[in-house]
Amino acid sequence: MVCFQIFFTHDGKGWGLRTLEQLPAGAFVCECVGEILTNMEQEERNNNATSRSNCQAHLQCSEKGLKDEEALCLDATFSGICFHIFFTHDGKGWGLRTLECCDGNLVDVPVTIESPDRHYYHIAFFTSRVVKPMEELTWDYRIDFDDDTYPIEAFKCLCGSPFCRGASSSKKRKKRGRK
Ligand SMILES: C[S@@+](CC[C@H](N)C(=O)[O-])C[C@H]1O[C@@H](n2cnc3c(N)ncnc32)[C@H](O)[C@@H]1O
Repeated sequence: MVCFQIFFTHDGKGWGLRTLEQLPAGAFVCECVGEILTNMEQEERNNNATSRSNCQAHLQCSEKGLKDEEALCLDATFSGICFHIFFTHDGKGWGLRTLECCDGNLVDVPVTIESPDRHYYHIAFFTSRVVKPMEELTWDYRIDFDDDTYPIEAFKCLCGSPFCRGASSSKKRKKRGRK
């Protein structure tokens, strides 16, 4: 079992999670567990200040044109195992299902359990490279920072990557009156 530590990041991203030991590339880190919501249910939850969530992950995000009942998301706000809620964001690319194009040191992998259908209800996190002891665990949230219609208001990304999508959209944020 991997030993983690929750710590307060030094660069303004709030709480983060780091590993106390070196992890090899491809190591299992944790599973993301929560309630399964449709996109509409997720949006309703996020429009409500008391249930607004930071601990959600999309399940079928790579498929286009899904019906609401097929476009599902895992939400660990009220129940679930939420180690992943401490993963901070670090990312430059899109469509991340490969290990090479991701800035973050974790990748999320949909896992089929019990049923061979195309709906994935389990997401597991694995390291995309060797992660050193005390290194922060980061994952590309795949937020479209330029999308005004995205149900969760995007934060100003402080990952510091020259390829960061969140930092480059700061002009648009100012236009919308966000800091
Ligand atoms: C899943 S939570 C991660 C835990 C969070 N840092 C905390 O203290 O609870 C996601 C939130 O962390 C912050 N965050 C994560 N990555 C960030 C980044 N690269 N730049 C700025 N804020 C970040 C944002 O406030 C974001 O909404």
